[in-house]
Amino acid sequence: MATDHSTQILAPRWLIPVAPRDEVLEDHAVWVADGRIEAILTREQAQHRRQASDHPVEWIDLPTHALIPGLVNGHTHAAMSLMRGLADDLPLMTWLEEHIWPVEGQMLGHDFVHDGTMLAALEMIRGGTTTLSDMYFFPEAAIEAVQAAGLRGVFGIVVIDAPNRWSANAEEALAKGVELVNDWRRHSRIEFTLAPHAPYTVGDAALERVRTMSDQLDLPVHMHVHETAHEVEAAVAANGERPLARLDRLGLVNERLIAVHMTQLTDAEIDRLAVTGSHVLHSPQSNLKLASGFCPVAKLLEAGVNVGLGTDGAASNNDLDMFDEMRTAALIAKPIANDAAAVSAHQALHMATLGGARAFGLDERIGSIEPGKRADLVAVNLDEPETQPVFDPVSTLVYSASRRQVSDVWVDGHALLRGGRLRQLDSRAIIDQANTWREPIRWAKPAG
Ligand SMILES: CSC[C@H]1O[C@@H](n2cnc3c(O)ncnc32)[C@H](O)[C@@H]1O
Ligand SMILES: [Zn+2]
Repeated sequence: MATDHSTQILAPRWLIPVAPRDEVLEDHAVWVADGRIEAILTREQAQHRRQASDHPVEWIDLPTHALIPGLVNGHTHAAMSLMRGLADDLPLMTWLEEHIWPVEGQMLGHDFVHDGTMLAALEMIRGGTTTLSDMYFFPEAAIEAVQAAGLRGVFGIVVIDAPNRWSANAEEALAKGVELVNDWRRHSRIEFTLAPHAPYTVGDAALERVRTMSDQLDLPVHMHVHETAHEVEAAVAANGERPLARLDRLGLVNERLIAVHMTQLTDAEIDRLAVTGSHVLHSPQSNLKLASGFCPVAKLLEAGVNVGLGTDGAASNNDLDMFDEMRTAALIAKPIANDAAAVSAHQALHMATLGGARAFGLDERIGSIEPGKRADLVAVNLDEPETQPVFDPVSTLVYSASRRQVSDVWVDGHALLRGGRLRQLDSRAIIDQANTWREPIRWAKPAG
C-alpha cells in the first residue's frame, strides 16, 4: 500500500491541473513524494527520472482516466447524513424549525456526530471529495471521524445564540473552539473556521466576539447569509437593515468571510463583496430543494468574487455528490444569467477545487495539481459509455460523468480508494452503525 513516504508516478490519460493554467495535459505524469506533488513531467521525463532514481518508485498507470485535484466540498453538515430523507419538499424555515431542530434537540451528541460523519466520509471518498468544510455541533467528534477516514477537514466552531446540546451559549462555544484550535493547531489535515449559524440566530454581541476572535486567531468566518428572500425581508422589517449590511457594520465583511448561499444580492452588494475580498460558497442543490432562491454566480465571478462549491448537508440535498453539484452549478447559471456561456464546465471545476481551497485560505496547499502542493488527487475513469467519446475531458467530467466513475482517491499521497476499492474504511460496518440511529431519529421526529 502506498504510504505518505513512498514515491509514486501517476500517469493519467488526461491531467487536469486547474492551475496555474486552465489546460488539459496529455502524455504527462505527476511525481509524488512524501505526500507532496514534486513535479509535473512528460511521461518520457518521468520514465527517465524513475530509471535514474536510487529508491523504488511506483508507476501507477491510469490509461483511461482524468486526474484532477481532490474536490473541496466547501459547505456541509456531515453528520446530518443520518437525517437524509427525513423531511423533504419543505421550505427552509419549516424544514429547520418543525423537523430538523426538534430532532437535533433530542439526538445530538458525540456518538451521533461521529457516526454520521463516518457515513458522510464514506460517501465523500467514493465521490472524489478530499476536503470537506464542516459546520456542525460536537466538532471534536467530526474531527475523530475525518481523521479515521484519512480526509482533510475544515471544522466550523458553531456559534448560535440559543442553548444547544453542544454549548449553553455563544461564549461557551467560542471558549470550546479556542481549546480545539489549540489542540489541533499542529495537525496538517485539520483546520478551523468560526461558524456563526446565520444572521437571524446570532446577535450583535456574539458577532462582535466572532470578529475579534477571527482577527486574533486568523480564522475565516463561515456563515449562512442571505439564504432566502424571507431572511432578508424579515431583517429589513425588524431592523431596517439587510443582513449583509449588518455584518459589514460589525466589521465582518472582509477577506475572511465565507458567505454561504447568497441567493439575494444587489449589484451594490456584489461590488462590496468583490472590493472586500469576501468569498461566496454556492450550494445550488440545497437552494433548489428548499426553494431558497438562486445565487447569481456568473455575476459574482464577473465581479471577481471568489466562489467555492458545497453540497450543504445530506438532509437538504440529499447527497454529498460534488460531481452532481458541479453539473447543477453549471446548468442553473445559464437561465439565471440568460446566457448559455455563464459558468462553463471549466469554471464549475475551478469552483469545486481551487475556489473552495482559496475561500478557506488553503490554496497554497491544495486545490490544484502544482508542484509543492499536497498530493490530494482523484482519478476518474472515463472509459464508460456515458462518457465517450471525449473531446474536452473537463466538459465530460462536469456534464456527463458521475461520481461512480471515481476510481482512485489520494489525500497527502495516501490512497483512500484504489481501483474503486476502499483502502482503509469498512463500508459495511459504517453503514450498519449509521442505521442504528434510524429508529431513534424516527421517534424523535415530531408527528405530522
Ligand atoms: C451552524 S450549523 C448547524 C445548524 O445548521 C442547521 N442547518 C443545516 N442546513 C442549514 C441551512 O441550509 N440553513 C440554515 N441552517 C441549516 C443544522 O440543522 C444545524 O442546526
Ligand atoms: Zn448549511
